[in-house]
Amino acid sequence: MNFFRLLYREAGDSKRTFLLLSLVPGLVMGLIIAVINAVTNYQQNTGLQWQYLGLFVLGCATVLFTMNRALNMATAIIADYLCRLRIRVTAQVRSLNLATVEEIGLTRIRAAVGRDHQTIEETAPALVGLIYFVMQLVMSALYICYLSPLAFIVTLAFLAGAIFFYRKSYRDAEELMRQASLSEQAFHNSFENILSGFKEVKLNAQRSDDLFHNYIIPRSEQVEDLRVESGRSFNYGQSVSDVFFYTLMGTLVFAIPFYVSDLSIPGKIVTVIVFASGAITSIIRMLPVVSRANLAVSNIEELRELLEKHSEAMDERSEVRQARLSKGISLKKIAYTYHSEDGDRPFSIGPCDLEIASGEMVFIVGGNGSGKSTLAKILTGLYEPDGGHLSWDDKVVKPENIDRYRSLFSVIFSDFHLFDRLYGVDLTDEQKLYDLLEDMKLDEKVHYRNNRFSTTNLSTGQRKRLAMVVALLEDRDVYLFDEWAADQDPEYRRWFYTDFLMKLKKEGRTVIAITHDDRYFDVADKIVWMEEGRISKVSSPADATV
Ligand SMILES: Nc1ncnc2c1ncn2[C@@H]1O[C@H](COP(=O)(O)OP(=O)(O)OP(=O)(O)O)[C@@H](O)[C@H]1O
Repeated sequence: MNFFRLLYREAGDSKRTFLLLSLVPGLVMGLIIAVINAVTNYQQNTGLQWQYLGLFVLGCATVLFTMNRALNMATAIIADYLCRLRIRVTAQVRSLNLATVEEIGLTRIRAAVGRDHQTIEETAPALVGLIYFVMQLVMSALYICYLSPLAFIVTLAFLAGAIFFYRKSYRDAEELMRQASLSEQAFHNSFENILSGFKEVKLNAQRSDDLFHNYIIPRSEQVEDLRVESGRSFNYGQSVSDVFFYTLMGTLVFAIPFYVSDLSIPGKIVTVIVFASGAITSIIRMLPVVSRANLAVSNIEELRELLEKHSEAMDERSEVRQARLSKGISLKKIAYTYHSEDGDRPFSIGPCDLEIASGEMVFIVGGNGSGKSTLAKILTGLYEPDGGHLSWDDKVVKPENIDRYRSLFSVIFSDFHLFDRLYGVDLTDEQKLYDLLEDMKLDEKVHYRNNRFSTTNLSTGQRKRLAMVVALLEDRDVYLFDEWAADQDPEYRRWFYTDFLMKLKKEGRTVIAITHDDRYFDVADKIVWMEEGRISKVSSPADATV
C-alpha cells in the first residue's frame, strides 16, 4: 500500500473534507497566476485594478487557510494512525503465540514500531505539500490550454515523455531502496550482536574483529552502495526530466509565437511555465521521500497483516479469570516440531504422554537438548502442539480457553525476563512482598518504591530470587522452574529443593522443575526422563539412576 492510499483510508469520515482541503490550494494558486498574468499584461494604464487585487487577496487567503487546514488534518490523521498502529501491533504481538514471534523475528517487529513508524511521521507533512504542487501543475496545464490549445498539446507531449523516462529510473531507484532496506535489516542484526553480546565481544578481540570487519563494515557499505545507486537512479530521472522541461520552455518561447495571433500569449505561457517549474522541481525532489514513505507503509502494513493472520483470539481481559487446578494436567500424544527455514531437519518432540496430578511434584530431567524446555513451553500453553492434546481437569485446551489455561502457571524460565514493576499483581498486602524479599535475602538490596523495584541490576542468582518473589506473589496453582537452582550457591540450592519446593507442595501447589541436580531427585514424586524429544521413562525417585 502506498502512503497516499493510506492517508485517504485513514481519513475515515473526513475523507471528503480532507480531499477538498488538499486540492483547493493548488487549484486556487493556478487561478492566482491567471490573475497575475491578467494584471501584468494589461495594455492600458487605467490605475489600480481593484477587482484583480480583490481576487488576488482572496486567492492568497484561501491558499493559506486551506493549506494550513490540510496540513493540520494530515498531521492529525497520521499521528492518530501511528498511535493506533503502535497499540494495535502491541496488542497483536501480545496475542501471538511464542512460535510465531520467534518465526517473525524481533528485529522486524522492532523496525516497524520504531524506524518505519518514524519515517512516516517525519515525511507526512512534506507529502501533503506534494498534493499541493501536483494541483498547481494541473492548474498550470489547464491555464496553458485556455491560452493556447497547441501549447497545451506540446506541454502534454513533453510531460508524457518526461514521465515515461522518469518512471523507469524511479522504479529502478525504488527497487534499490527496497534492497537497501533489507541490507539495513542485516546490518541491524549484526549491530544487535555487538550490543547484546557486548561482554563476549569485548573479551574476544578475534570475535570483535570478525563481527566488525566481516559483517558490520560490508553490510554498512552494502547499504551505502545501494543508497548511492538508488540516489543515482533518482538523479538520472530528475536530469532527464529537467532536459524535457527546459526543451519545453524553449519550444514554447521560440516556436509558439509563430503559431498564435495574440503576441501576448507566449509571455503569459512563459510566466506559467516559470511558475510551474517550482512545482515540478519540488515534486521531483520529493519523489525519493515518497518512495521511503511507501516502503515504510508497506513494511508496516505487511507486518500488520502477518500479525493479524497469526493473532490468537484473545479472551476479553475481564473474562480471563484465574484458573485453578483440582485434578491435574494431562498430555496425550503431544507432538511438536520447530519451524526450519534453512531446510535442516528441525527438532521434534513427541509423541508424549504424561499425567501430572494436582499437588504433585514432578522433575523433568535429561541431557542437554533433549527437549525439556520445549516440553515446558508446550505444557504451559506457549507452543501449540502439532498433534495430540493437552487438558486440565478433563477440559481440553483449545484456543477459546488457552489464556485461562495459561493462568494456572507461574513460570521462571532459564532465560526469564525480570520486570521492574509488579505488573498484574494485586499488592493489597505489601507486607507479603517485604517478607518474601527477606526470605530471599534481598531485603537489603532491593526495595519497592513508587510501584517499582529500586534496582534490577543484580547478580544472576539474585535476579532469579527476585523473579521467585514475583512468581510467589502471583499465587498460581502450578509452579514451573527451569533450572532455577543452577545459579544458586549450595546453601540456596539445598534450601530450594528441601525447604522451598516442599513448602509449595504442602500448600497444595503443583510443582514442575526442570533440573540436572540428581542429588535432590528424591524430593520429587515423579521423575520424567527426556531423551531426543521423547519421554523415555517416568519413574519414582526410588528407581532413579543417573
Ligand atoms: N526457537 C527454536 N527454534 C528452533 N529450534 C529450537 C528452538 N529452541 C530450541 N530448539 C531446539 O530444540 C532442541 C531442544 O531444546 P531444549 O531447549 O528444549 O532442550 P533442553 O533439554 O531444555 O536443553 P538444556 O538442558 O540444554 O536446557 C535443541 O536441539 C534446540 O536446538
